[in-house]
Amino acid sequence: MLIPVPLIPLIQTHHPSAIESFDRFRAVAQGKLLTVFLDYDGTISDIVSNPDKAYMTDEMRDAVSRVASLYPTAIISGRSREKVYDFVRLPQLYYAGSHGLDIVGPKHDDDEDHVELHQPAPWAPAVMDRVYRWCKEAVSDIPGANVEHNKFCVSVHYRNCEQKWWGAVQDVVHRAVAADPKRLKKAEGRKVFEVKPRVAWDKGKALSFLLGELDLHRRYGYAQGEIMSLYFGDDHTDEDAFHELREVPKECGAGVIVSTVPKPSNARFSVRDPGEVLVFLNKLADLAESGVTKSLCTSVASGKGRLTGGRGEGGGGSDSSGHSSDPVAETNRGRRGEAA
Ligand SMILES: O=P(O)(O)OC[C@H]1O[C@H](O[C@H]2O[C@H](CO)[C@@H](O)[C@H](O)[C@H]2O)[C@H](O)[C@@H](O)[C@@H]1O
Repeated sequence: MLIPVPLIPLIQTHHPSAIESFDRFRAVAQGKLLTVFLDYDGTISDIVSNPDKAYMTDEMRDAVSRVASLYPTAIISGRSREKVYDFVRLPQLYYAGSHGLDIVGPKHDDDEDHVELHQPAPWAPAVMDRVYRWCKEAVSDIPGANVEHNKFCVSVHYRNCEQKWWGAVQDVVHRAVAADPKRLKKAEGRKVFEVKPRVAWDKGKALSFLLGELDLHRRYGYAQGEIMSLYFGDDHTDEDAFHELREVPKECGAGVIVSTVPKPSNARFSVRDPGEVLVFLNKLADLAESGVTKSLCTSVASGKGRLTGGRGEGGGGSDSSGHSSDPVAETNRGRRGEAA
């Protein structure tokens, strides 16, 4: 009997729980430096009906802060990065707002400005101003619809609409894109349609850009196999980042999907909700603190790479070529055009 060969690649639907398979995860992560990428809505904050009130808990902020003190950490969100920063308020992180279209580096204190690292569609904010105004007017007679300006893209929400209006909301977004199809495209999220610039850029590309920016090879001497990147996300747009991590050997990268139900995804692990993200983040921090994984401090203190001195030894050391051992300081200095 012939066994039919599937014509389309099979996409995984069931993902082992990151928490239940933690022993397996620990074995793979042992001796590596982790890099941690986090989506915001639905991942480190609960989904709520009013997007302006999607606050993260203090407990979650503490966990993210703890992780960021040990591993390079970034937030990659569909929101404008100013808005997501207002929610997260942790200056030591990298932020990629508007689905990765606006990437900034960490800052040493809250008074400093973020250092811009990459904006692949610099023309988009002016176009989105127009799109925002047009969409706002166009949904004004759709009960419950709400338009959000995310600087490099615009979100049109229908979470608070009765189902009979969902098609009308989608139609507004179709018309907005149809008015400028060479420059605009439509995307979808959780009860939201989005207008985005038509550029070949997404959260996966933002993740790769940030890994390049971190340059852990030059800063600490890590080879590719000594780094493991993790991306946590709950939505369609996070699939681009999960897919990016499928391109690296599985012991070097994994997506973690946040979902209460099994669904097709390029992630390798799952957690059920932001509550489980919190538990997992704290477990990641425990791994570094107990010496199972490398951390930003131990990377320097162990003499890994060419660097000496650093945060673990009072901070701010530099190697013989003048490279700082502090990625935050060095990124900021580099972007300001200052000598290292
Ligand atoms: O990439 P993310 O950080 O997940 O951002 C994606 C969108 O998230 C927000 O909308 C979602 O969360 C809202 C608050 O919980 C919820 O009301 C909405 O239905 C969800 O789609 C945000 O408001 C959007 O701008 C982001 O694009």
